[in-house]
Amino acid sequence: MNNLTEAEAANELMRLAKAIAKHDRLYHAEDDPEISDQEYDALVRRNAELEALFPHLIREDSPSKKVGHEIAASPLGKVTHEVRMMSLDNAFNREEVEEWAARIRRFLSLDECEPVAITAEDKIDGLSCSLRYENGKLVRAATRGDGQVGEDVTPNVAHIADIPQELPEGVPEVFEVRGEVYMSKADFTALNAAQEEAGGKLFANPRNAAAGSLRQKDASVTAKRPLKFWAYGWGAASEVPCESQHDMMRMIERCGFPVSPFLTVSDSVDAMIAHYEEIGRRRPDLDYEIDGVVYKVDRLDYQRRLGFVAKAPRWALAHKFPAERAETTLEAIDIQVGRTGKLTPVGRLAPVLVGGVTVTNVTLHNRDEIERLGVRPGDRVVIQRAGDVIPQVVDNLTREAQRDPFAFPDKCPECGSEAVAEEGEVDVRCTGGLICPAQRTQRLEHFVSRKALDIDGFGSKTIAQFFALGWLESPADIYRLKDRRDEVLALEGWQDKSVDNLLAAVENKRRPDAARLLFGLGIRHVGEVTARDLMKNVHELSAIRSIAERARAGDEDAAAELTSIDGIGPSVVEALGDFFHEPHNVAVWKDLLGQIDPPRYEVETRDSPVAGKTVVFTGKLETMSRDEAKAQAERLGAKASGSVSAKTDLLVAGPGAGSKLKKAQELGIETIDEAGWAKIVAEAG
Ligand SMILES: NC(=O)c1ccc[n+]([C@@H]2O[C@H](COP(=O)([O-])OP(=O)(O)OC[C@H]3O[C@@H](n4cnc5c(N)ncnc54)[C@H](O)[C@@H]3O)[C@@H](O)[C@H]2O)c1
Ligand SMILES: [Zn+2]
Repeated sequence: MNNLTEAEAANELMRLAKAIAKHDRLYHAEDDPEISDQEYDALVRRNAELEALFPHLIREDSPSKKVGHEIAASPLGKVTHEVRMMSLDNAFNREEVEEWAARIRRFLSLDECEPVAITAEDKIDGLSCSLRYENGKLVRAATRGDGQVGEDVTPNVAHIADIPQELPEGVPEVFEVRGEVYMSKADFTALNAAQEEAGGKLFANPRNAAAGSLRQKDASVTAKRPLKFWAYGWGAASEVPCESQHDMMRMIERCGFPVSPFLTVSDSVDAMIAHYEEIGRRRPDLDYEIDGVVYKVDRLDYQRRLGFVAKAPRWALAHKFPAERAETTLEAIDIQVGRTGKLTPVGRLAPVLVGGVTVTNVTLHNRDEIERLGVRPGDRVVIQRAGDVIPQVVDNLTREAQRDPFAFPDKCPECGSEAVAEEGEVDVRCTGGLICPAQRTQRLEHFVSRKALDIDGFGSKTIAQFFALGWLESPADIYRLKDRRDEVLALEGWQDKSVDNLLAAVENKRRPDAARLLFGLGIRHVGEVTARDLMKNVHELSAIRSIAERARAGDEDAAAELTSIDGIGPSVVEALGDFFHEPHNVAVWKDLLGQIDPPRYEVETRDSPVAGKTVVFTGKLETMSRDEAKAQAERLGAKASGSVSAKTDLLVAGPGAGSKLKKAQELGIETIDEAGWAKIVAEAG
């Protein structure tokens, strides 16, 4: 997003303003939304992000300045609010709540230790309504409208039992009580059932049902709808007789208004979050819908000082429950080709806020999954994202019996080779092997990756660029890059130092670890562990090919030599055989072996001084990566562990070692530095 040009940003802001205004109208004025709240929230977040990056592009008609929707077209009478009705800023996680609390302290210049009391109550999902009492009598009820001008619903609220027509003695002469008109879940279900029976309009949710029921021209329709009300604040008041939000709410409660049963005051973010979580746990059992918790600064003098931003008070925050499921549109299905040639379908979504983050892509896994869900571009789908789990499509809402299913490609979209699923396999793979550019660049990326050869300085961009220039056809070409030093240097973004670093990193791997190299070739079924198991037993990298070829040709001894290795099964033998059967691969292999000279792979279990011991690495290692150090330990027959305990035999501590070093010292565990470790490795051969 940061590399968006100004023109692109302005354009997108324009489109967002249009789209958001349209959905505001559908939702607020027509009670008939077209997209889910989570899709709407994703649009609003995107707008806010862009406005933060390009403050000078904020539009006159920016959605961030507007509350609700203007009611020009409403058949109801208009009421100008004496005190504006606002929206609320929202947060979706603890960090955002902490940020808000910190902002308040900064704004009020309070020091760290001074507590700020904050009220918390559940955020009920209905529509706001302002009730104006003069001399204790209800004179006007109004919806929020656009915040300045709302709709007159005075006759409509006459039938809502929670709204008193008269207040007790002693209330301010002019007093506007504000709160939410809502419908319980049970009443909503019953209403929709009755509507269905009568062939009437169905409501999307209790919130829309409450709004649609209240905003009726004919108040006798409202009278038949089971509406409820509870108060959360006030508007114009000829006098504010208390000094805190909480005391005011208790006074409003004494006037006969229901208020949130969860209303509390706390003075730390921890206590607020605990309360939020408690409300979240009770949420499924409540008979009304809530979508979060509202925090408000309790002291009214602080509220007055804090005031308002564009459309919401600075002193209040809605901490929403991030929806773990949300509805959105599947706009397209793209096919990606992976390193092993696997074709993975990726769903492109209309952005949607799920689990507090905006989701735009979702994996559809494979051809079978698409078939199971019956999805096609254009369908409405339900996305789930719980915790850190990657987002999933869990349901398709557009299932029509009569239509052709999505046609999964039978050609690789990258190279046009045939794409097939092996017998009994769900994955469809490109058969283009080493001619498929997608597979080739990703194989190269894998080859240099941390767990394989671990060559620093090769990002995917560099690989793609060198590949496009024809410099990196296969892994062996990496070792020939030294002949292109001047050409690399001539590319934009490269300096003497960066080129030399890259070339040095390559040279450093002329005698690579054979198991890592084998893993780096990306042969099917040959993962990290399998590669090591193979090399531990075969020892010489070059011998792998001849054994695999003999096994494939039917030599049972050769096959047995491999399958007798613990952890190696027939599928590995078959995959190795297939790999070396492909002339392309053999050429790549020979070429590569011509460039490198991996030492014989030995696991010294007897002679190594650390065999059978548990080693922990901590602090910064300067000549090797943590992964490499662990691999060395394993080769020497030691176990590398991540934490220090009484079972630890040896601690290797680099600069910056902290708690692990301290603990090892307390436990009297032998501790050496990186040089000491390098000596052990060198002596063990
Ligand atoms: N699906 C759509 O097309 C669509 C379109 C527009 C809006 N929306 C939904 O409406 C939301 C925006 O509406 P909004 O601007 O009214 O914001 P909001 O509903 O997130 O928050 C403000 C409102 O919360 C209510 N509220 C409930 N409990 C409260 C309490 N304790 N204290 C204060 N206020 C309390 C009030 O009515 C107040 O006006 C969006 O986040 C989205 O979920 C959806
Ligand atoms: Zn291909």
